[in-house]
Amino acid sequence: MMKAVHFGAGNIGRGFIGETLAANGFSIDFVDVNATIIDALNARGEYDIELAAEGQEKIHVSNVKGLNNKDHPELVVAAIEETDLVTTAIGPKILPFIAPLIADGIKGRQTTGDKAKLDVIACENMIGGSQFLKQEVYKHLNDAEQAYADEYIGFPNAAVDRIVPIQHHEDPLAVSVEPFKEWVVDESQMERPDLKLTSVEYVPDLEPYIERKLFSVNTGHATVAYTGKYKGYTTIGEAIADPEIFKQLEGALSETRDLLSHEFDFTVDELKAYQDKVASRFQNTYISDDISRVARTPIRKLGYDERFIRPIRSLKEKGLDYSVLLDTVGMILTYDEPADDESVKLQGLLKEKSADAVVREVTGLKDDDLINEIVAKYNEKLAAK
Ligand SMILES: NC(=O)C1=CN([C@@H]2O[C@H](COP(=O)(O)OP(=O)(O)OC[C@H]3O[C@@H](n4cnc5c(N)ncnc54)[C@H](O)[C@@H]3O)[C@@H](O)[C@H]2O)C=CC1
Ligand SMILES: O=P(O)(O)OC[C@H]1O[C@](O)(CO)[C@@H](O)[C@@H]1O
Repeated sequence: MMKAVHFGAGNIGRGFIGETLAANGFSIDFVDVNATIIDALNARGEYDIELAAEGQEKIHVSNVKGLNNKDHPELVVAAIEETDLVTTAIGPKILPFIAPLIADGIKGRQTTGDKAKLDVIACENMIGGSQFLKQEVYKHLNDAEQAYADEYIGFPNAAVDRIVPIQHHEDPLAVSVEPFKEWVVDESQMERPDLKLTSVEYVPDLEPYIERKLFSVNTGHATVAYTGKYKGYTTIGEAIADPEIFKQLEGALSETRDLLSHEFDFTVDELKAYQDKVASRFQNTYISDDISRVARTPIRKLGYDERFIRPIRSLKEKGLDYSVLLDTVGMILTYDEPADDESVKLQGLLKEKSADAVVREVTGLKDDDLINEIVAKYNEKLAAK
């Protein structure tokens, strides 16, 4: 049986990556700091995924165990030494914290003279996630170890798409997911192109796929979430049923569609069909998704290469319309959610400093005109709230 080590036994880890690895005949060592989940994985060695659609079909995942990296990092390193594949779905900000474990696993493989190649795939909502993880791992390797990794360890970028909301079940392992799923991997960055998973798509260049996904699913979902919060809603379902918010979603997607059709080979019609499907996925009544999940970590989401600022920059450069995205950024800056540390930090910064200084800091923008536009939009939204 092939072996996989997967970091992050959370929603996407159990609800998507776990399903795919198990269906391809892998045993899975899930690595997490959540003792309840790890203990349950070890006690049972299996769990169920439920499809959030009529019939609520169940998918059974077996041959799994849990490794607690807080209590037993040495077991994680040992598992990496023996594994055929490493994947992560842990959140972009956590990648630097697991990098030392992956580095130690690579060192162990080198020490035993292991010539087996290995791919490490970060499945995060992030452009260049695996290559970012590679940089973090290489910080913990000396020159000889890096030379070994250059030859034997691949870090292919990937895009994963499946909506998995926060779970509310008695069973800590149960996970309800939308039926739609898409996992795309950059084949050109793989060290083991022979190890291909059924149902995963391998492409020579990931950029069009990750940008189409991030600037449709993630820009769109976040638009519904922040506009919804601004209008006082709590769930995505409530927000998207409001015609004004649906119009905001359509406006945002129309702008990113324009960008994607200029940047890549997709036709406008293809993109429209893709984005209509995305909008219908947000309307799935079998899923109950909180705005606070989709809007989580607003400082990250306002980042330079993230789902709003990146398309706005590119649209501006091309002289194309970005007014709806800008309007939404104005609302993101008003996002006030006491349970979200980044929201608390953002609102604190806006109290301490000028809006101009905060926008510069969180977006990384240097374009004075664009910064002024964002600040004006923020002031307008604040006044109208
Ligand atoms: N939920 C979704 O619909 C989708 C999520 N993603 C991406 O997948 C990643 C994970 O998201 P979710 O599964 O939703 O989050 P989640 O919060 O359900 O899962 C993350 C898991 O990582 C664990 N974790 C946190 N810090 C850790 C550490 N230092 N060491 C080991 N484990 C640690 C947590 O305990 C948790 O179980 C994110 O990058 C997200 O953007 C991508 C596509 C869809
Ligand atoms: O995980 P992030 O980057 O905070 O964003 C949440 C996003 O993840 C998804 O669940 C799947 O990509 C989207 O529905 C949502 O926009």
